[in-house]
Amino acid sequence: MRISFTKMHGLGNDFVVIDGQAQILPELSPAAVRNIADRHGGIGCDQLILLEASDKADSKMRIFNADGSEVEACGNAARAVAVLLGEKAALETAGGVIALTPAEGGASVDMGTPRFGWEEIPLQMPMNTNRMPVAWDGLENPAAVNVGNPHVIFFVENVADVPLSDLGPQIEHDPLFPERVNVNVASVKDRKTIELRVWERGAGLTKACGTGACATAAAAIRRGLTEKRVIVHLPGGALEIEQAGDGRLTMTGPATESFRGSFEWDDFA
Ligand SMILES: N[C@H](CCC[C@H](N)C(=O)O)C(=O)O
Repeated sequence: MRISFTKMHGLGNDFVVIDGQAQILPELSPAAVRNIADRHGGIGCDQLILLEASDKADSKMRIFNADGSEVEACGNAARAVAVLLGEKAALETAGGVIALTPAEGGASVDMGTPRFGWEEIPLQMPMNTNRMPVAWDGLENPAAVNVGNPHVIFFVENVADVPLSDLGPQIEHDPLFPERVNVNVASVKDRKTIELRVWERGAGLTKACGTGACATAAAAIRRGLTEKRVIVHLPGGALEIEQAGDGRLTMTGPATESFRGSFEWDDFA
């Protein structure tokens, strides 16, 4: 069975997008996702995105990390789907319904309201999520935020000095995070500017992480480090995050279609 897909990216965080509304897709096993996402022999992507019908919104977006895990949110992919749909839309995700508004060369996404309760992250035990009393090899006192998916944010002087490929997996898999965690290291340059690098749960170092930018901005605003509208600079480019008076976060940035293709399902199943 041939499956059509669209290869897309948001600031270099790349996706294989499959429209399950336009074609019948067999159930996606974690192994099939890993094979498709594999950059050596597969199509290659950070996340596989499956669009399905929804009875709560215009469409449903299912998000699978390269390791095969299905997760709740993906900010960069939300912008990519907005470009693909080409019109305003509500998108059901496991992390809640988000609102897409296509813009020139990308999109704005209402990512909803960040959650800060220790059990909402979730953490394994009660803890102050604004400044957690924990440390890993010099990375200390992070914040934790859930923006549909779980994030831990370390504010540091210089993000380039952090050995994130070593510390990222250690922190991602620490038992303090029962559902694992996306690991963000951020440097606040001024009250409107953050530099960010992310070790993503289930995908590793990526060129950009939309939910990471949202979570980091929410944590910085909560600590009083920045204004409510910040530019977050990631290795792949910049995103604008704004928090409204009601607490909702809006993320604005580019998204690009790379190419369209198809593959034989049995080659990856
Ligand atoms: N790795 C994330 C999912 C993808 C998030 C990222 N690619 C984004 O743009 O938000 C997680 O396991 O929660």
